[in-house]
Amino acid sequence: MALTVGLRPLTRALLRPWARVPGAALGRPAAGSGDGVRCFGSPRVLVEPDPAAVGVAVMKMRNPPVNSLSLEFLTELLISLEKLENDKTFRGIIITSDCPGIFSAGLDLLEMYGRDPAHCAEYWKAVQELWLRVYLSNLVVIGAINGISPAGGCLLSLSCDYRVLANNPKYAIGLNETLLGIIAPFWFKDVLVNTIGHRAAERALQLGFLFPPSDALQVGIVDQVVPEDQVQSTARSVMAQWLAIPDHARQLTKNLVRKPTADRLLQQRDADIQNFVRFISRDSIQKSLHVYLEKLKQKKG
Ligand SMILES: CCC/C=C/C(=O)SCCNC(=O)CCNC(=O)[C@H](O)C(C)(C)COP(=O)([O-])OP(=O)([O-])OC[C@H]1O[C@@H](n2cnc3c(N)ncnc32)[C@H](O)[C@@H]1OP(=O)([O-])[O-]
Repeated sequence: MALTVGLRPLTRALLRPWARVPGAALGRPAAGSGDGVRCFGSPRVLVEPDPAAVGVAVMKMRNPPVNSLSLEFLTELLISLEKLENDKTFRGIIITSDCPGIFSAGLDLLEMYGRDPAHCAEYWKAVQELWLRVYLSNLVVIGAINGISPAGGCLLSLSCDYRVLANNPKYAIGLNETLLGIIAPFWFKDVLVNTIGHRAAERALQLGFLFPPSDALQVGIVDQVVPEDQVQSTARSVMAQWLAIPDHARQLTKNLVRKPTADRLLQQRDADIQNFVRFISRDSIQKSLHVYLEKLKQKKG
């Protein structure tokens, strides 16, 4: 049975594939920034030009307590990314977190638990859109991963061109969906396979590995592990290296490498949404999510 995806007007306008968001073309000078510095404010996404690097924006995620990717947060991220993509003064973005110790806890479980199919469909479309936008961005995207980064947080990291992880034993990164009793969709899996190879991904996905920093570096799920206080400066140095390449050559090459993976989803977005809604609506899956959410609560004591 075909699923009708009912979207709210804002999300509908925003989430048309590659739609341009009306009025989102240019950042305005931040209030009080008399020097004309561009800042794209939104409650959960702070975007400001890197004062030390021309053409580079730093995007800080601040959706406390854990930067879970709720529909509202995804929408704000998408709007900010759209603005940056359209603003020719920017050539690169550093994505990082403003929530201490947490890069992103991944998809917001409350957007998938106890929700009706139309909501789940709208949510999944936004998740797809975020991935496509980051993965295929014309900008250089560097992840400055300053906290734990499971599941959807890992996908966001994997979609960057380069990942710098803080060397803190409390942090870990990976696609841990099986630990929740759910399954990483094929495009999450594809990006992991592309990054760490088939055999390592096969183990990591089935066992729901969350790699601590040294293992993350060894398996290649991140490109560099540095002391926590050097994450931002390292991301900036790496950015300079990437920006030394002419944009057109780098962008076309990125597209060449990434397009086949993105196309697999683009060719079946609606079917993927329907699959997700069918899957997440199953009683057994809702039960697993319930158990996992209870565990998170109990852990808090
Ligand atoms: C098929 C689809 C593919 C799925 C992909 C995914 O990404 S699935 C996602 C896979 N993600 C995971 O498996 C990560 C699950 N999360 C964690 O393991 C831990 O929260 C932590 C290690 C990120 C932070 O530990 P910490 O001790 O610093 O913090 P804390 O644990 O005390 O949490 C604070 C509050 O946030 C809440 N909350 C947390 N996460 C989520 C969430 N994703 N969503 C919603 N809410 C979430 C938590 O319940 C609590 O709420 P309360 O009681 O205040 O109302």
